[in-house]
Amino acid sequence: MSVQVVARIRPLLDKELDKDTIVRAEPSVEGQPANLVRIPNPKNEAEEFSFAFNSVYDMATSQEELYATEVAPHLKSLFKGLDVTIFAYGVTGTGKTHTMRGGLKLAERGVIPRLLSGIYRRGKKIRKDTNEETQVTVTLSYYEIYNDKVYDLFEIPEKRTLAGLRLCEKDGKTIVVNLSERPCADLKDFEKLYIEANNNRSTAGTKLNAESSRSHAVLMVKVIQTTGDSCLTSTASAIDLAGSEDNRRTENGKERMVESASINKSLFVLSQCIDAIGRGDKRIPYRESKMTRILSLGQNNGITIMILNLAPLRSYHLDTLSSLNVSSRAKRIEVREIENEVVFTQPPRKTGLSGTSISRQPLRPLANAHNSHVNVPVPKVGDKPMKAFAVYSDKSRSAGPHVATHAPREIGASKRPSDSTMSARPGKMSRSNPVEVRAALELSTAKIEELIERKVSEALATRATEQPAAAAPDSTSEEVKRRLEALERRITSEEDPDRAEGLRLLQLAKDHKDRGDYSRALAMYQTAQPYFPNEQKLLGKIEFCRQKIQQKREEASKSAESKQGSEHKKTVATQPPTTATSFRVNLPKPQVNARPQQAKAEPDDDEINLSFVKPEYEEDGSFACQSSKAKKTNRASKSTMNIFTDSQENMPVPTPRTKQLLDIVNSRDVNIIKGLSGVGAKKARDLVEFLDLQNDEQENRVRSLKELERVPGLGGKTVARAYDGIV
Ligand SMILES: Nc1ncnc2c1ncn2[C@@H]1O[C@H](COP(=O)(O)OP(=O)(O)OP(=O)(O)O)[C@@H](O)[C@H]1O
Repeated sequence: MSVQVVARIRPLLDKELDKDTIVRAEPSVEGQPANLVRIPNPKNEAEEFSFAFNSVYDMATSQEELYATEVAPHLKSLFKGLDVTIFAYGVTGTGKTHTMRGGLKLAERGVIPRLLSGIYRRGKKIRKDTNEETQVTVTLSYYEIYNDKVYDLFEIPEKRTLAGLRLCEKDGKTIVVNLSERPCADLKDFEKLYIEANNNRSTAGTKLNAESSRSHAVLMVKVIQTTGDSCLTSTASAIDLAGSEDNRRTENGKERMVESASINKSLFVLSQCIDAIGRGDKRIPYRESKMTRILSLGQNNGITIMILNLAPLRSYHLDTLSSLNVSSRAKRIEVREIENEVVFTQPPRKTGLSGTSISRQPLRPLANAHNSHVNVPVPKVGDKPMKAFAVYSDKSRSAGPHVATHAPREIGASKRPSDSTMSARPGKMSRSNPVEVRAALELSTAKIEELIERKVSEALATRATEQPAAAAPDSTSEEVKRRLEALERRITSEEDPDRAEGLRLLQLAKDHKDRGDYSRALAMYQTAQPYFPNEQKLLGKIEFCRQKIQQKREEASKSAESKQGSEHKKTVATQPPTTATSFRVNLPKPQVNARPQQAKAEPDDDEINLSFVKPEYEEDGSFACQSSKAKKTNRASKSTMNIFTDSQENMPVPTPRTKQLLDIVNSRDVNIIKGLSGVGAKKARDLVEFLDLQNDEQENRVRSLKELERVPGLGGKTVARAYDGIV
């Protein structure tokens, strides 16, 4: 099956009502649903281009209609074990985020919330139909690719490292290493997680879109169906790509330009991948950007739906043509509908390593083989190369619309069929056939690099999860087996995700510390502390960071003072002393001999980590990681969500300023709330959305600043700013 490409033309915004529109949706056969986009030739307005898609939605299309026709029908396949990928593509400001995420009101909800709603509904039905024999669990991962770096959106931005998260290939899929996965029991859980995570996404105002996404956002919804000891896992990925930008129109400043360059580059690579697949090239440049590597268009099995978002305006003319060209080629990419296989959770293996709970899908070859044009006829000499996209210009006088129906593009006879990907082939250098050895030697440098990189990351990924299994021979002694089990538990972290989280925080702290960012390092070490209570070396680290920060402060104030001192000297030399200057002169001088406080010797990071894991090798269970239960109490008190349950009597009488702030919040009017200092449109919308969610079960007013602070996405600082801003 090929990639499903649907186009959606957004309506005019209020400020555009007087503008000229040039994009139309039309059916190729009268009476049928629209499947053509018509747009004038910019060089000759009397001509029109037509682009054919699987369907085309005009300006009046509702969110429900788009979801019900294009996405909902694939839920069944998702539950059958097929992966589903939906991504929105288009120029900035054409409605990608609106389509994927949508607005606040129920009717405006986009594909993502509707998809989740559909998943829960179907999950419930399956549970009921099977008399609870089949259990359906849903987990979420959400990340963004910002400036070609991958960041977990479920983590606060302070936890980000410069390099972002690593990618690697495993079982033919690109995976993000160390990405967090959150269980998500119902739609309410989802709303909370999603709203909070979206606050971490990089957005900014540009001239073309007041709330432009500066990153590609990827939401992965994993659906796990467990019946007895069998388990079927499939994933729905919803991707809101950042929009391409013509910087002659955006008038972007420096920071936006850097983002824009990265966005445009990754989208350019995507179009190159689409072209290369269309041409039947051997090498598809997936690896030239993280977004294309993750999207792996044409390599990913399952169902892929591309939603092309278009603005109807003349001012977008060239941009619209360009994205029409790219996406009309994308619809010819074939994707194999291969279902994920049921995995049996087997009883622990006797040969050791019974601790592993990783359920592996069977290995499959990388899948872009199906895009090869193996059976395509060889072109005759002198044949003109076919256009790779379904666009044609039809004169305005021509009768009726045409739909371009090109034969698949033909490839040269000399090209090798691409039905075996590099990684699916046995290593060429190991073959003895001299012709093939020569062929291997003729691989381009780029190919060799790609091959090496892929092999290395595959090997690393495999080692991370499989090596202990492979390393456990039948004859392993009991002691070795026990140690291997402990090691594997540590690596897979499935038994105690809390410990993994703790170790991850330590790693982040170390990264910050290595860069000399002691404040962030301190915050991370402190966040990690509940996972390793009473761990002396960690306490030493915390103390070390504190001292470093203190030392820096002292140095900074010392240099500021000496600067002031020298400035003052100049001032004193030229002006009569004033009260202020004499006051400054009388300031206690920094002691010349007093050295800034030296930070105590810092415990070594590796030492800490080793000391954390060492007990696992020696005495099972002696490791000082706090149990999940104990920690949960701690966490719960921090992030309590039932913000409206305190009894009214306990509420302090609000001051007039507090009351005014709360009245504004409780008005639930986004326009008023966004006027609060430090809040802005996005936070205001999220707040109102959150309050609306509380409606059905709890009293729905925010009654104190403390309650307000607990609303996801706000926090103490924002509330303090809003409060300060009230006159
Ligand atoms: N179908 C629609 N109905 C109503 N309003 C829409 C629709 N599509 C887009 N809009 C509005 O158009 C504006 C731009 O949309 P949006 O932010 O979704 O664009 P985008 O393609 O995601 O832009 P960027 O790539 O810069 O993030 C928003 O104000 C949005 O509400």
